[in-house]
Amino acid sequence: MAKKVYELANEIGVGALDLVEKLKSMGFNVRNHMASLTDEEAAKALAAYATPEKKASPVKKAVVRKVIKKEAPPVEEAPAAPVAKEEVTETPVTAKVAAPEVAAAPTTPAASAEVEDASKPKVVTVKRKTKAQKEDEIQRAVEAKEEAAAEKAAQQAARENPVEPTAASYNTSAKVRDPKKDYYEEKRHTFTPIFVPEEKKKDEPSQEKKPTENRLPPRRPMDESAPVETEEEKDKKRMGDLAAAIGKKGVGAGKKDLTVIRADEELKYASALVGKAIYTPPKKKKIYSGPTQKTLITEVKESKRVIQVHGVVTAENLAEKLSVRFESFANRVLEMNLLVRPDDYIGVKLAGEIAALYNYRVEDVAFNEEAVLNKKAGEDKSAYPVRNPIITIMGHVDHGKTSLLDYIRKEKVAAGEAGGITQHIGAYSVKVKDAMLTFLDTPGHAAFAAMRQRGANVTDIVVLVVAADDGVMPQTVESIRFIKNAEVPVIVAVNKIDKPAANPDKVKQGLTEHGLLPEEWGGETQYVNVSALTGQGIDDLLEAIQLQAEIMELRENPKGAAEGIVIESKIEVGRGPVTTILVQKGTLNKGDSIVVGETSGRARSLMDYTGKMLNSAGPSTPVQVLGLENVPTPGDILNVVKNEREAQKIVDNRIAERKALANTSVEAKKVSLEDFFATAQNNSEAEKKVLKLIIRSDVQGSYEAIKTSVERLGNSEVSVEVISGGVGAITDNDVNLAANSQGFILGFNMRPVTTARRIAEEKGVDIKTYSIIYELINDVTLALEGMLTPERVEKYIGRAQVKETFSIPKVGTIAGTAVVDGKIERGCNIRLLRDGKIIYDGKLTTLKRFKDEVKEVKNGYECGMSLENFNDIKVEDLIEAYVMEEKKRTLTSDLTL
Ligand SMILES: Nc1nc2c(ncn2[C@@H]2O[C@H](COP(=O)(O)OP(=O)(O)OP(=O)(O)O)[C@@H](O)[C@H]2O)c(=O)[nH]1
Repeated sequence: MAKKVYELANEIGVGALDLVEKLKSMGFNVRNHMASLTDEEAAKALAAYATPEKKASPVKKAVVRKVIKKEAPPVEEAPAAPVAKEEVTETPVTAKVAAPEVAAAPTTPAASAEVEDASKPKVVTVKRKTKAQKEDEIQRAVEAKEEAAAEKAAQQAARENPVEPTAASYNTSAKVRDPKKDYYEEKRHTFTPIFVPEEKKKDEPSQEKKPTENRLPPRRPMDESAPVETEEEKDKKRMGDLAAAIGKKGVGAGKKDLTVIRADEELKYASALVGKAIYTPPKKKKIYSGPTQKTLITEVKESKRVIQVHGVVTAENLAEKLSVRFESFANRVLEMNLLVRPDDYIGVKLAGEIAALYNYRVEDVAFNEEAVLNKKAGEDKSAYPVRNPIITIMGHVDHGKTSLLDYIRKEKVAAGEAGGITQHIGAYSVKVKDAMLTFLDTPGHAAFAAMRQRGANVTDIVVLVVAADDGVMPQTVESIRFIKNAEVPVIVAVNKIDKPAANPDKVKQGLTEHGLLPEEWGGETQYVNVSALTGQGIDDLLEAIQLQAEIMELRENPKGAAEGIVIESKIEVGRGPVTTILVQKGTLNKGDSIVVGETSGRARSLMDYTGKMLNSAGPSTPVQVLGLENVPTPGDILNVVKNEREAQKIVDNRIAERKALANTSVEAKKVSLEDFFATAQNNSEAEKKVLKLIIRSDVQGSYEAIKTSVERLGNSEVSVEVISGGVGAITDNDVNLAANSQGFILGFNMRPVTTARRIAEEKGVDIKTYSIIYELINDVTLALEGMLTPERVEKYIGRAQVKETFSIPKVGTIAGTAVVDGKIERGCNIRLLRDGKIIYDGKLTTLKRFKDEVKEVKNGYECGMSLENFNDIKVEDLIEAYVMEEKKRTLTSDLTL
């Protein structure tokens, strides 16, 4: 009966596909496992499978090998092992491959079935062993045992008399082994490519060394006490470790350690094989331990014993330049009676003296500003064209300066210029006949004295305004002082002539006392009666000014680099620092690099008093300039320089010079008794109460004026210190500073930014803003007065006469009195007088009318009194009652402005 291939495969117990292949190889025409086989074909196939296969199944061989390895030496105990081994040696390659499969034998049912099947032929094979075969196997096992013993002995000998084993020697020993055991050698190389030879003992003679190309790296030091392992055991261990690392524990688990160890070992091994170091051990640093050399002191050449000083130098820098430590430097200069701190500035002269102590010369390499700015002194100006006169108006407060300036500006400037005035820039020009007059719009308040001083110095002519109804006042006198100092001609404008109370002669008389004798009285001073309200006499005043200017013949060179003076400066949002400059000589061009005081920049835009943009501004032209980095101070000088870099150089130099000046000169720090007394005196001032202020203003001039004014307030007990401020809004920093220093913030025409206001509320900082300078100063005055310790004044309140005395036990003497003047109050102070002499001065303890304690007893009434700790009261004594009152003090400093 025909059979399908797979049925037959089932019968035989082989895989259907394997059977298909087998049948194909036998010449049967089978396409797949579903192909039919005739009975004859099936019988042939069965017969083919019935013949026992010589090839051992992988499983069987693996099992057998295991048995051999474990049981080979005791021959009697494992007689079957050599038999199996012979079978294995017939197919060594298959066995090698099969071994790992067994090691990782799957435990699935199918796989275990396969193992079971494979074990069947093993049993059959063992049964078929002949006696001769068995004897042969036993013989081999004995040989193996002897060989193992010999190897062990050799290893032991090697340990005792160590001869470094090499790969070559290892290989040689392998060669003499039974070729049948090469299996194990190969196997070791397959799984453990690492070979770590034993370390050579130190006392080993060098001639015993093997050729380097075959020398293996020394073994790591071994624990002598540890049990000695055979080579085979070690191999096994290595294999086991590797297998554990790769297989059982999972590759990931031991991967890192394995890689590191192996890389290290392999490197050593490989370097031994190639004969040169692949692995280079880190080099040890060489430390010099020989005799130390003496330090050589190099002498600086005479030509190089020069230090360069830029005008001034700090003590620390000077010490550095002299190559000495500051401590030793400070000690050395003490010889000159100088006490210096590291940041003290030292001038070139003194630096030279100090340097001489060290045999050095000092060379001043200070920046020569004059040379850079190409300043020429003593110019002959007669050849230059005439320029506009600069006029400043001065006078006492409320005498009409602003009104006069306003009148001239509105009536004269607006009329003369198309478009009128769009911008107030602190200065403007007026056309009178053929000439132009430039007015400086300086404020009149005394607080602006500093500005006025500057005004007087830049001005050509001063108009002194005196109100006809008021006469000469303190600031009129102060203005005359400025005028005299500046040596400028003055024209007196007797204002408010329209007023019924106007008395121009009184003004003339008053001013004569100050040296301003009118022309009509034989003097040189022009007097013009004007009214800023009605405009009366204004033209006459302008003509008088023009006449004066003509006499003065003011000429200036319009060519060349401009020079000017700052009239006003402020910061405008979106425009930055805005500065009004009065060009005094030369021509200022748009785009010029300028340096103004301690700031610099480029004249980005020029604008005149009418708001018209200019490309250039000649002498006596007031012009508003944009483009400076910071706000300069009124009175600062503007100079045009080559480029911005040069401008910056000048600024740096000026700042350095100012700092040097600000630092009290070193000479002043000479250790002397005078200094000591001075310090002691200053210490008493430390008890002063200080009102700390931060002032913010819209204009630099106002800031300075306010600062000067408030700092003048105070007396020996209290004072004002402006700790910060300037032009601009009140910022967060100002508030924080005020909070940290218990200060107050005052804004003049300036308000706090939103965040600053919020912080001020949070921190409880007081911010006050003003638009009238008087109010600001009054408030500061009041604040200072509040800080003064109040005066305690005695106030007499009444008097009583003792009519009777009562001595009460445990209470003391009670005086029965009649109030004869004023009143007696509970708790008041009492002075007891007897025959005009003060017997007692103390406190009233009880005040009673009849039996009741009362608040006060008025004149004409009787009352009972007892005095604190005093009982010696007698009839006819006079009791004077008084209270101590605190009286608020006022500042005694000169507040006249
Ligand atoms: N009747 C009359 N009043 C005048 C005249 N000039 C000024 N006034 C008034 O006097 C007061 C003070 O004038 P201001 O121009 O503010 O005086 P000032 O000197 O500029 O004052 P400060 O700027 O505060 O120093 C104002 O009320 C003016 O209206 C004048 O010619 N006649």
